[in-house]
Amino acid sequence: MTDLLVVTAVPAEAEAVQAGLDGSTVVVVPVGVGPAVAGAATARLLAFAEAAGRPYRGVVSAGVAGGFADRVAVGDAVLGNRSVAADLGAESPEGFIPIDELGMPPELLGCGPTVPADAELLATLRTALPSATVGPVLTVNTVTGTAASTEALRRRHPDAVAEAMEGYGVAVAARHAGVPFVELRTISNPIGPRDRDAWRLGDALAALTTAAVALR
Ligand SMILES: O=C(O)c1cccc(C(=O)CC[C@H]2O[C@@H](n3cnc4c(=O)[nH]cnc43)[C@H](O)[C@@H]2O)c1
Repeated sequence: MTDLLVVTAVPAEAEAVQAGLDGSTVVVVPVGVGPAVAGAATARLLAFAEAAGRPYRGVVSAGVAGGFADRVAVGDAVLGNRSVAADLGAESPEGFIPIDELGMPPELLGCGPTVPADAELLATLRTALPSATVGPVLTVNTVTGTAASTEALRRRHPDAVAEAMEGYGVAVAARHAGVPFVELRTISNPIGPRDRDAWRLGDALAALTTAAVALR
């Protein structure tokens, strides 16, 4: 069997994932923060593996995330059924306009602002991680930090469960390479007015180790 690739933003997340593995065929790489760096690094990793004749059998964007407090609690695990570029578009006096509603030719939009998870990979992880909340995970370039922007996001994405900063970039890289993709997150903080002291990174990283068992 070929390897599964797990990409995280920071080394602490990669170590937490690795701690839940057992020497199985999973490669864990911290690739950096934000969709651009994560997407570019993932594309490179996928291309190298393909060129070496050992393409990855799937890609997982894993790490900690902010959670919508009415959907998930700190320490919960989340599986993304889709990864959404939540701030890709245009502002207007009437509000945010998503990129695919700006009238651009579809061929310029690539995957569009939403990439669904691979159905089979998602189903496998749901079975292995039945306590995980399943729903859309938003990808943002700017961590949401006010009540107003939290409310605006919630209105635009009423079914979203979490936000993080890499999933959509990784998903686009996987889609271009034709490799199955899914996003796995554990909640470190509620989305809302910025309070960095309230982030429970230790709890979220411990939950990530527990959740990583599902990747074996
Ligand atoms: O300082 C540390 O030890 C440390 C350990 C683990 C992770 C970090 C991070 O800074 C994680 C950044 C990463 O987390 C995602 N994230 C978490 N909460 C949110 C949020 O509310 N909104 C958006 N993204 C969030 C994100 O994917 C970042 O890349 C530090």
